Amino acid sequence: MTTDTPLLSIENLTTTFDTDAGLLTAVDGVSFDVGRGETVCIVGESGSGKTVASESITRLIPSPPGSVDGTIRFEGRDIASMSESELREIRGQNIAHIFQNPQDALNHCYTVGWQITEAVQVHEDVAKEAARERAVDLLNRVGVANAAARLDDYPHEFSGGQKQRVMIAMALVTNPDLLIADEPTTALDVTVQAQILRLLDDLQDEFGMSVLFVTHDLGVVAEIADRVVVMYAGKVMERGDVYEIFESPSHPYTRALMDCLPGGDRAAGGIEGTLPNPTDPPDGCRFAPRCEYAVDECTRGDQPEEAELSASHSVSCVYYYGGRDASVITGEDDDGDWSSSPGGLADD
Ligand SMILES: Nc1ncnc2c1ncn2[C@@H]1O[C@H](COP(=O)(O)OP(=O)(O)OP(=O)(O)O)[C@@H](O)[C@H]1O
Ligand code: NI
Repeated sequence: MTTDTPLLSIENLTTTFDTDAGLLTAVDGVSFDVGRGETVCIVGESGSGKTVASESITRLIPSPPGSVDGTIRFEGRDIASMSESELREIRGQNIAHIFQNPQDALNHCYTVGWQITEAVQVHEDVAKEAARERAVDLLNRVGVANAAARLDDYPHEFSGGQKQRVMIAMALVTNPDLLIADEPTTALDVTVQAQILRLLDDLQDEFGMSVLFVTHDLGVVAEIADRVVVMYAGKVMERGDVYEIFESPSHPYTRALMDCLPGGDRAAGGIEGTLPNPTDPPDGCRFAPRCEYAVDECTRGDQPEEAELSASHSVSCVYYYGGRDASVITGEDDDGDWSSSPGGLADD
């Protein structure tokens, strides 16, 4: 970590929705930074609040029913105090989003070339011909073959992977500082997924972008992350440098997610149990009701303060306080090899 201002700094982000069932807290006091040129992954099961957290940054959350609280600084400027037009500028130029389903973001009535050209012309004061040339360049850059010829094709004429490449090209139009990618490869088959991840990695080097990547898949995290934020039921369970997270996963939830990777103890079944009701979360650690190591203390008070395991690794778990023996969680041998530790509930 440097002392420079991070590109994006999020403190105590809390996003709620007014629902028929009561106030739903989707993201509850989450803090993290994204440095320049860095890839930060938010990982957690479905419903953890990953999408809501990432969409709260540029206020894509519909309000009402949504309400975003906390401090979000982009290049040191507080987004909450920005006017709608300043925010539009940030969204239009500095921060780009790509999503899981590119077909939702592409207009099926217009050719891909028209859509990219339009985006270029919104951003830059250039003539149609120059905008089309730039569209061809961008499509080439993201690996769409025969880019010039494909400009006149409609979205349905592209495969899923190609559509995601087109979306990435559109995101690159403004040369953004930060790309927020929400499960952009989840709908794709594994081979295409790997190609898209590699493409993002190359583009990041080339354009010097930061990436905030949302995924439920720790396998993807291992591929691309510099740093990891593990979320569960709106809270951060653990965060750290990617090597520390994989070498010494310290929260039982992180370890359970790792057991879900191919070859892990939970590879077939996933984690036992379900997320708590977000309108009525349990006291104590949100994961306690599903945690095989939970003790009484885990079910009282608030989510534990994050304990610092190193300057770049922290965990929200009572086992790291008050002289408790965390090796119960991390394995007696303490060799940092999660796969050899006592993993699943093992009673089945
Ligand atoms: N517009 C909304 N109104 C009410 N509740 C919402 C809204 N959007 C999200 N939520 C709730 O917020 C919680 C977090 O949802 P979110 O989509 O962020 O999860 P996620 O971690 O991205 O999951 P997934 O992996 O399935 O995409 C969920 O309980 C969800 O039902
Ligand atoms: Ni999501």
